[in-house]
Amino acid sequence: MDPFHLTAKKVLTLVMVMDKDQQKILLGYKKRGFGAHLWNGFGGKVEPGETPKEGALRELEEEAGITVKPEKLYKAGILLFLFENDPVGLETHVYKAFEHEGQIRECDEMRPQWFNFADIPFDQMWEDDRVWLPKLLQGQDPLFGKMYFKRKPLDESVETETIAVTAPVTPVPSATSFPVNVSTTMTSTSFTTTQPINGPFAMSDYKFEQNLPAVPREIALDGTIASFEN
Ligand SMILES: Nc1nc2c([nH]c(=O)n2[C@H]2C[C@H](O)[C@@H](COP(=O)(O)OP(=O)(O)OP(=O)(O)O)O2)c(=O)[nH]1
Repeated sequence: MDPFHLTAKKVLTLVMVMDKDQQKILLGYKKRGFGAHLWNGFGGKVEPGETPKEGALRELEEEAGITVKPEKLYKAGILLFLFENDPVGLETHVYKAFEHEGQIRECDEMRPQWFNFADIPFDQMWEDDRVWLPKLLQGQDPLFGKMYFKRKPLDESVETETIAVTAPVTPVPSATSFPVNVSTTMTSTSFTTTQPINGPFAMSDYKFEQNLPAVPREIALDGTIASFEN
């Protein structure tokens, strides 16, 4: 069985706001949820009844506090993220904008910050970004790509940030069947645990559609390309 066989897709959005004159890009530090502790553009799930573009504009406002006129939000491509042994792919509609309205503000999910094109923190971003974001910055879009992520071996996925969990923990009676190291940890009033920064996956491959279609297209479940609205 193909470990990257998909039976369903989630439709997501991702908005990259740029300042061409200053050669800067607005990224947000994701404080929680999927992709936590990584810098990224703004976006999320498209809600029922929304077009991807509407979803992109909504998420941009929710996460960065700014709006973009719909006609000034340009489709920059579609990236399909596939995870080993996960039958649900993430079809991410990528947009770009060069002007915005409103005041950029932090929310409980994202901390926005401008970065020079030359100082993009790729080592604190999704691994695939270093492949496609430079293309976007150089105007080589629209981009239609598939990014394949394999599960990391366990020992690698633990090289991470340490998060202190300060809540008191109820001591475990010594007569339980817990392994010794676990019961030892749990008798203290606090303990530390580790959480992967890049998650348990590592990018293993990527493919771009070479012959770019004249109009934006959608990547179907079987990998074929079909047309879609913007
Ligand atoms: N740059 C980049 N972005 C990615 C990758 N994979 C991936 O899902 N994203 C983006 C697409 C979305 O903007 C976001 C994930 O969407 P999400 O639905 O989990 O976001 P969220 O936590 O904000 O949830 P919500 O607001 O929709 O409830 O991360 C990737 O490999 N690179």
